[in-house]
Amino acid sequence: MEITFYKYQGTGNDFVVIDNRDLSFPRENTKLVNFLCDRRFGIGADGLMLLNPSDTYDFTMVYYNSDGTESSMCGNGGRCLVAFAHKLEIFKNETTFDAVDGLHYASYQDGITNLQMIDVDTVEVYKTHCFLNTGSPHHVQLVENIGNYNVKNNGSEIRYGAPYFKEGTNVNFVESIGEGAFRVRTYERGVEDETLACGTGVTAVAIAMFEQKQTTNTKIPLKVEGGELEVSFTPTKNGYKDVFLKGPATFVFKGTINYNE
Ligand SMILES: N[C@H](CCC[C@H](N)C(=O)O)C(=O)O
Repeated sequence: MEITFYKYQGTGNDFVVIDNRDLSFPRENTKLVNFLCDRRFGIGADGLMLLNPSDTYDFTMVYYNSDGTESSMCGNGGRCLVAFAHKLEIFKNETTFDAVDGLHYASYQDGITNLQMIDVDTVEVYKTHCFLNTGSPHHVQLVENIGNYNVKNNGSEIRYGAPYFKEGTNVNFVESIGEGAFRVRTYERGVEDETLACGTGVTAVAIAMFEQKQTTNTKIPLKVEGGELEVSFTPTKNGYKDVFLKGPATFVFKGTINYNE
């Protein structure tokens, strides 16, 4: 089977993207997705997105982690898929698409996608960390000297440990870098490693920092290993709405790859 794909990256979180408006991609084929994401035997990526058709909206987003399993919402993936839909001329400036966690509005201009995320109505605050869902589950923990922090070992321990166990969570380590800005490093579930950025992760960090009064800003710059992202939101009496994740989404290359089962 020959597959045509597009490679995208959003602040270093990278994806294989497939135009699947003809629904020809074998959606249940975990082995195929894992092969396509393999950095040695395949194309290499943190995840894979299908751009599927929609009867009502501009398109439907299907997201897989690099382990081949379909997963919850991917913020950087969503930003890249919007850039891809723009490249396919599916929309001009603004779009609305359907994803696993519901509808998303987004705007795209000059390589920057501004993606609306789901509202957040619950932030669990503990002594050591926060837990919240921004379309994917996120554990958020303040650390010191984040540049030397062992994200993979500590992240994996939390991801597989109590109370998350097999279903797991994504794990975000964060340090304040002054004036309401934060540096974030993330261990991603389903990649089972640190990624250079995590969109739903920085969204969770921004809201958790506001919730824990680490900042009073509602538009927060976040430094990630792969660049800079911005999260904005409106606090309400029962959570957070108008949540947006903004940053670069870049087309890297187009290609074809052969796959023999
Ligand atoms: N690994 C996440 C999904 C992708 C999240 C991340 N790539 C993002 O940009 O939000 C999970 O299984 O919950």
